[in-house]
Amino acid sequence: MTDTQTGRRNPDALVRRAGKRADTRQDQHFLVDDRVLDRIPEYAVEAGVDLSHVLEIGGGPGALTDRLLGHAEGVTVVERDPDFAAHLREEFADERAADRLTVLEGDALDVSLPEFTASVSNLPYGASSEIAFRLLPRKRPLVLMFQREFAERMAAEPATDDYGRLSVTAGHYADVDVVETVPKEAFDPQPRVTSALVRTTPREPKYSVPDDDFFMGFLKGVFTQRRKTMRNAVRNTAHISGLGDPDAVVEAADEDLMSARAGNLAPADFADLATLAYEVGEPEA
Ligand SMILES: C[S@@+](CC[C@H](N)C(=O)[O-])C[C@H]1O[C@@H](n2cnc3c(N)ncnc32)[C@H](O)[C@@H]1O
Repeated sequence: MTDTQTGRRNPDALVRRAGKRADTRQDQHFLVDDRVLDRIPEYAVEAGVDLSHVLEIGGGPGALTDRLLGHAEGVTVVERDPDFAAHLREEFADERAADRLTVLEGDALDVSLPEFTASVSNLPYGASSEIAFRLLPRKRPLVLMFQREFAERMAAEPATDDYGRLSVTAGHYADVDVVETVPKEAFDPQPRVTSALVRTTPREPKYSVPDDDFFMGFLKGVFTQRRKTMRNAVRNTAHISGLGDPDAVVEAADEDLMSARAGNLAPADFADLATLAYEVGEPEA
């Protein structure tokens, strides 16, 4: 049932029709502010993003899904809660019949994600990292709602407290903009934290890496021991980065890079080191 003036479904009415209390342990904080809901897809439109097939992770009662259907030819929504998945199927039965909406019931970390031209989502914050690391290597534009501190880490520069694996990965695949801070009042139930919307614009990585999966594993390893020198971090975390011969990497690498800590190296340094590690460190096949 749409509001006759705006042609959009009312977010509070969607929550009522879903007929279910939000479970905050499942990150169920629903957007109920119409102005914020309208702006989210606009951030993609103003950047010229191809919205022909949008992936939404965490559909909930469907207020953002409804806005996305106003812009996209097709939307695939992934929702883990079976009650909300059933509600989305029923609420958007017309769009489903017209093949414009697909509802995938399941965990966004496990389901096989379809091809998409962009992802626009108000994410479950408990799974932000895993979802970001899953989406960034797909090299598609993203407009995603995160906890504000997470968004700041994503956009952080080297040698700052916020800089880490997330910043290097995001900066490697995309330009990252924090486009809006969103107050708690925009949600029901309200989260304890302030939120922020991030838009990423993919580009060809500035620095080539031999293999995306290896690169991600290498970053995960060295940032697990971010307070140690790279020399020790490379040696101690070989089981995470998948290196059969970490000593060969330490010996072949530049002395200064090995004496530095991960938080002080630039994204280009990680790309160089990962390339070297891939060549001489006997990575697992
Ligand atoms: C913050 S709410 C957003 C709901 C809706 N898009 C909105 O903006 O109001 C997050 C949604 O993600 C769902 N969810 C939580 N963890 C999930 C996961 N691992 N995979 C898929 N959906 C998940 C929750 O059930 C909830 O509906």
